[in-house]
Formats: sequence, structure tokens, C-alpha cells
Amino acid sequence: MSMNAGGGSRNHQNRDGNQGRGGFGARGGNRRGGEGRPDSRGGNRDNQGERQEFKRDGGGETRRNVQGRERNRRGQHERDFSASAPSQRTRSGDAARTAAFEVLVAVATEDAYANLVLPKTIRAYHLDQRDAGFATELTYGTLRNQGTYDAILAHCVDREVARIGTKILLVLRLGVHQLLAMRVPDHAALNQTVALARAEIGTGPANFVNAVLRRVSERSSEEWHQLISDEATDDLQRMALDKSHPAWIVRAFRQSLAAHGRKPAEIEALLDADNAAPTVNLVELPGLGSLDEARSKGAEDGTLVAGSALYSSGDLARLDSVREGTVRAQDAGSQLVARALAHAELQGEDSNWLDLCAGPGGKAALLGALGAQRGARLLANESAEHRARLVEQSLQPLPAGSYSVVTGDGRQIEKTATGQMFDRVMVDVPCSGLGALRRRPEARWRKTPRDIAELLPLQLDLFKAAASVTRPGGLIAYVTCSPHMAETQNIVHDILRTGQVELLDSAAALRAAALTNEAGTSVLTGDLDPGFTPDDKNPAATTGQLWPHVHGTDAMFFALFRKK
Ligand SMILES: C[S@@+](CC[C@H](N)C(=O)[O-])C[C@H]1O[C@@H](n2cnc3c(N)ncnc32)[C@H](O)[C@@H]1O
Repeated sequence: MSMNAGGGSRNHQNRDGNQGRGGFGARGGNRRGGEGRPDSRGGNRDNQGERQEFKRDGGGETRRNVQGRERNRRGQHERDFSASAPSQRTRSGDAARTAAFEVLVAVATEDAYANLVLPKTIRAYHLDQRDAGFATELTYGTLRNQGTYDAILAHCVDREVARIGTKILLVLRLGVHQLLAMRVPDHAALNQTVALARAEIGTGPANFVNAVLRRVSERSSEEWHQLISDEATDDLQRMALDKSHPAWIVRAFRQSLAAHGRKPAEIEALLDADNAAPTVNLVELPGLGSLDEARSKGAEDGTLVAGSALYSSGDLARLDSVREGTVRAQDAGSQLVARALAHAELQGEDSNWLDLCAGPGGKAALLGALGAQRGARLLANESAEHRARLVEQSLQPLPAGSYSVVTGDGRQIEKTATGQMFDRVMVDVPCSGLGALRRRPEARWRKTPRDIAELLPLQLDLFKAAASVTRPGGLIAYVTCSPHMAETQNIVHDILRTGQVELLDSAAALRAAALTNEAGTSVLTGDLDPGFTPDDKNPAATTGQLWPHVHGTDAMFFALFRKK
């Protein structure tokens, strides 16, 4: 029963103490925490607080501030909390925890996206790299694991968890994440979280938070997981609680694994992959960018797709190539599907490319750069005005004249201004996003089965519109960041029923777009959607489903069609 509860920076140094625990599941019999390390920053947003240095003195560890004054002379035990009343202890939350709390409040009360709000909040608090890493792990880990944490909290409060005030519940979850999943000594997790509650909510709630978190700290993460798992009425619920996913998503994933020909037992690995922080994948825009700068700062070459790199060295914005837009972060699965469409064999004219649902422009940039190298021109369409502006920004590094951006409903797309049809078309449909839960930590709690049902007609209509402007013999890629059967296999059946297109060997197109190994064969091996026989009349027709726990990518689905 292990759980990877990472955030953006999984290996950052323990910020409040020494190497206490290695994350969820790593907490063993020795539950004794360590003592502080440098760089715990106190203070609220107005006061960054005094900077403390923690030094080791002989056998016992003594914390001193920069003036050398001793702090907390008492030997520290992980369970040996301060004897003073909460009201007499630290009075304000530290900046990193306060930043994390603010992001959680924005997510809970304003429907904000953590991945958009967090960077701004980190900048607003002037967090250094280490504190930014701490705030990121705290925010993302807390959001991902909130299902598990609420089940744990249910044992520690005298009311229904749903009846706890929003802000108090958010602080409690932050506290649980520190106690059970981060290398933060319990005394620091407890004191700082109570201080945060006092500063942001009030003394009464802080006392409540203090009492509840003490109860949480009475068991290790393994013990809590065992307890909540034992209470589950069936296997589905057990996995939902233990792996912090809504039960309907666990059920849908189990069905998807089976339908895509994978083993049911993979479900635990898939859910774990959703709970782990993905490594940042970089892409260099072909002909425009170079990963050399990133490599010089520690990036390692990607193993799945050419022109990609894995970057875990910190703040992307410090790379000139990222700031100028010729190198950017992009999931390797997204890179692969864009390359698979660009490189698939096509007879005849190859000058007009279309990205029908382009916002915010990640795949459009890669497609546009690949097209520009061959003299093709990309039209990027997006229905949402603000996302169309993001597409413009994303395509800015491309050569002038190699692309244009339009805002409009893709279902009303027309031929090019010159009346020409398109040769290669990407239809990356709006979808549930169930394939990218590791990147969108709050998404799993927001989605409902109804969202998917509502998207299906739109997905099919967008494909039909794309087909209507593709020339005979032209290629159309149907792409979705979801493994859900309704959005993948069922749509493929619906598309084939239109009779406008034939399905190609999509898995082969993906394999051809991937890197090769020393023997010269694709690193992407075998059947990529073995459970699916989409077209009885054409056994060579295949689809491709990528998986986070298998390929290290988002769960991207790819089906490549040729217009009849
Ligand atoms: C999955 S995202 C595309 C991601 C994009 N290809 C990328 O790699 O950055 C789907 C996009 O479709 C847009 N969209 C939704 N309805 C649309 C419609 N009727 N016509 C065109 N685009 C639409 C959404 O606003 C969203 O930006």
C-alpha cells in the first residue's frame, strides 16, 4: 500500500527538518522526526519573517537563529509537540504554506486551476526555489490526495467532514499532507499549520485544527491507509479511498484498461501514476529551437520522442530558450501524436494543415514548426477567444506566413481562404481530460460522468466538420487526452459509421514517430490498443492508447484516418 504523493519538486530538501520520511508509505516503525534545517521562512505576506538557521550541536540538535540564539532547546521528538497552548506559539503562517493555502482557497471557491494560480502566487510571495518547491508539493499533493485525507479526517472529527467550514477543511488537508506524505517533522507540520489557521481563519479554528491534527499524527500513513481500506465495502471503494480517486473514475479506468486490452491488475499502477508528479518534458520546436541550453542546465534527453528532454532542475522560466518560446514544456504523448500526424505517409499535395481545436496551442506549435520545414502552412482554429490569443502567443516563434490563427466554432470551419481543402488535420477534441489527472490535481474532483456525456456529440461533430474540409486522401488525426471508452473507442465506431473516412494503422504511425533503440526499432513496441478491433473489414486498422503507468505520458488516445 504505497502512495506516491509528490508535487512539483519531489526531491527537494526537507524544508522544516531533516530527512524525516520519504513520502506516503515510507513511514515505518521509527516515527521519530528530525530537527530543523536551514531556510524555514516565517512571516505572513506582509512580513517575510526572520530567517532562521538551524545548526546541529553535538548529540542533541539545537536550533539557532542567525544571531546564534538558541531556539527550542528541548530535544525534539516527532510526537513531542510543544507543551504550550496553540495561542502562545507561532502566530503567523509561513509564506510557502500561506501561498499553498491561498491556491487551495482559489481552487475551492473560485473554480481556479492550481497550475495557473500557483505560479502567480509563488511570484507574489517571492518564494525562493526551495520554498516554491515546498509550496508546489504541498498544493498539488493536498489536492490529489484530498479523497484519502477526508476519509482519514472523518475519524478525527466529531462531525461530518462535509460540515467543516471550507477554509478549516483546507488547512486540515494541508496539515494531513505534511504529517503523512511529506518529509516534514510532525512538530513543524503541526505548529506551522496551526499558525496558518490562526493567521488566516482565527484562534478558535486554530485550536480545532490543532486538536484534529494531533489525532491524525497518532497513526502512521500505513496505519491510516489500512484503516480506511479495511472499512471499504468493496474493492472499488477501497481503491478509491486508498488511491484518492472518485469511485466512478476508478470504475471507468478499470473498464478502459480492459477495453484497451490491458490487465485489470494495472489499475493500481495507473492510479499511482496519477498521484505522482510528472517529470517536466521539454520540446524543441524543429528548425527553431535547441535543447542545448536545457541540457547544460541538467535536462536529459527524452526516451520516447525525438527533440524532447526531461527537465527536473527547477524553474523553466530561467531558460532563455523557454522565455523566447522555441523550447517549451509539453507532455511526450502530445509531442508523439503531433509528430505521428506530421510524419504519416501522404500521397499528393501536402501544403495545407489544420489544427481544428488548437487552444492553447501546444500541439499547433509543434505541428506548425514541422510543417514550416516542409513549406506547409498551418491554420489554427480555436473557439474560445482567450484561448485563441494563447494560440497566437504559442505560434509567435514560427516563421511569418507559415501559420494563421482564427477564432471560431470548429463545427463551422470552412475551406481555406483560397478555397483549398486541407491535407493534414488535427482534431484534438475538448474532452474529460481523464488522461491528464496527474497534471491537473483538482480535475478528478470536478469532473462528473455527465461532463463526458455532454462532450460526446461535440467530439463527433468536430470530427465530421474536419472531414468535410479534408481533401480526398488527406489525413485526419482524432486525438483525446482520455482513455475513457466513450471518448475513444465508441467515437471511433461512430466516425467509421459516417463512411467518410477509413481508419489507418494508427499504432504503426505512433511507433514510427517514436525514437528508435540501438537495434533500430521503435522504442514504442507492439500493439498499442490490443483490446480494440475497430474495423472488421480492415484488420490492419488500429488505434493507439498511451498510458501514464506504461509510457510515462498522459493517457493520450490517437486514431489516424484517411479521407475517402
Ligand atoms: C484538448 S484542447 C486542445 C489542446 C491543444 N491541441 C494543445 O495541444 O494545446 C481542446 C480545445 O478545443 C476548444 N474547443 C471547444 N469547443 C470547440 C469548438 N466547438 N470548436 C473549436 N474548438 C473548440 C477548447 O476551447 C480547447 O481549447
